[in-house]
Amino acid sequence: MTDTLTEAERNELITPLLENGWGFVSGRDAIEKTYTFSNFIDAFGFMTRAAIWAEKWNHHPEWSNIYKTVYVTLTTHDAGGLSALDAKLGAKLDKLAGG
Ligand SMILES: C[C@H](O)[C@H](O)[C@H]1CNC2=NC(N)=NC(=O)C2=N1
Repeated sequence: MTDTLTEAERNELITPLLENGWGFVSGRDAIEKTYTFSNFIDAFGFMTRAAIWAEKWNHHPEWSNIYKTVYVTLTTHDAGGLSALDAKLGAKLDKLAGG
């Protein structure tokens, strides 16, 4: 069973993401970020690369895509909130997006 992050772990693992454009989702223990790319192909290519990592780690984003924009929300459904997997995937998404 995946555990939700402690306060100390949030400071260590989530704060860097908050400093890189992520924000908390109101009413949920989750983080969100909007990525805007040059065009649809770049946006979808990002989603494709991210999907490979999500499947490898068995941890999947809640996301949607409109043209060149990708809206991402991360939370761990099995844990009912933010876990280390969300921090890990969030950092990976930033790297894949060139952030
Ligand atoms: C059985 C369970 O759905 C799987 O272990 C994985 C799939 N991907 C997942 N992704 C996310 N974000 N949270 C989960 O709890 C989760 N569980």
